[in-house]
Amino acid sequence: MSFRIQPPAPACPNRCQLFGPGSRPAIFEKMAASAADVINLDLEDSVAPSDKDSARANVIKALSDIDWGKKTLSVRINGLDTPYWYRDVVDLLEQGSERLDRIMIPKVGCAGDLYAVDALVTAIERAKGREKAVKFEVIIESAAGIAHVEEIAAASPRLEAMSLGAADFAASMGMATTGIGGTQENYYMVREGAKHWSDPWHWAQAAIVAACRTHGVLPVDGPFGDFSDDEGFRAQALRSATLGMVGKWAIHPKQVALANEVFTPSEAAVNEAREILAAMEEAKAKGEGATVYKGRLVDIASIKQAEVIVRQSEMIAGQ
Ligand SMILES: CC(C)(COP(=O)(O)OP(=O)(O)OC[C@H]1O[C@@H](n2cnc3c(N)ncnc32)[C@H](O)[C@@H]1OP(=O)(O)O)[C@@H](O)C(=O)NCCC(=O)NCCSC(=O)C[C@H](O)C(=O)O
Ligand SMILES: [Mg+2]
Repeated sequence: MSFRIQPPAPACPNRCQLFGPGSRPAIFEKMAASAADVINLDLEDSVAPSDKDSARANVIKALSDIDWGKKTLSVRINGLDTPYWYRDVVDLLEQGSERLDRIMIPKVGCAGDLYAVDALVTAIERAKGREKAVKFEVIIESAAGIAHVEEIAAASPRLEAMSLGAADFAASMGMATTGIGGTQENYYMVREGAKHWSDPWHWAQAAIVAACRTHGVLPVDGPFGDFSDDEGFRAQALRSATLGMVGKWAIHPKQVALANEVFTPSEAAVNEAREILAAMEEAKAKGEGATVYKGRLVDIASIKQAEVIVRQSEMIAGQ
């Protein structure tokens, strides 16, 4: 047990992050009108190299031209292994409005990646007299990223959220799949002749959640590529929520409602959490640290578990 108190993650709703290519400005208004908590305008892998400059210009214009309401507005820059990323940062911060909330840094491999972007962002913010400090979010989507996940989570006070990027992660790890998230046909065990599928993303998600919770960062599940498979998306999202993740990406508008549904605590879950808190209040009044709720043990740790659900629900209701 450490004497250090686990820092809270930022108290902002992050149930769904809706992505759209910066090269497709026709969908920006639709993204703004969606029910996603976070909008990610992409300059990276959904934008062809020939469109990088025009996509950047579209995004800079959209920061001020479009009413994004209360959404968190994030722009995914290009990776640090490309010739584009510094221009993304310089132009966004020199020409873009202060409506920009976050920069998403893809393919981070070590803490130094955040240090480099932080140094550039800090210099431009000072030079331009920008009043609002831009926050960061990162994608863990490489072998190096997952190997250094804890130092990355601790790397910058600007860091708010960390996502698993299943597609690049699978490629970097040499995984034998072209699927983006979800059940993988060949990842099964056999018992008495029947196949039982396991979850190849589980260990990486758990490592991300642990690193994030240690350093007060929001852990987020990334894309689910097959947007015609609602049940597959829901199952993946439910597993992520059970592990402690707070939200999931949508790469198509139809995935927004699914993510919001899974990452909003249900009325039944909130009621049960409140009943557990009440049962523990009664127990404490009697000088007891544990009691029985619906035939099962609840104790002081149950208070913390119940508080997670109640806090999440209150934060979403208060947005
Ligand atoms: C996947 C898409 C290319 C599909 O686009 P489209 O063919 O237009 O879809 P539909 O015809 O079904 O669209 C229905 C209506 O919805 C609008 N639309 C489409 N996409 C979006 C969107 N992202 N946000 C808001 N609205 C959207 C259409 O205009 C239609 O509207 P209407 O005509 O009025 O009915 C497309 O959805 C898309 O580009 N998605 C995002 C792709 C993206 O950003 N990818 C990057 C993130 S994933 C990734 O990078 C992998 C990760 O890094 C990793 O390594 O794992
Ligand atoms: Mg990627």
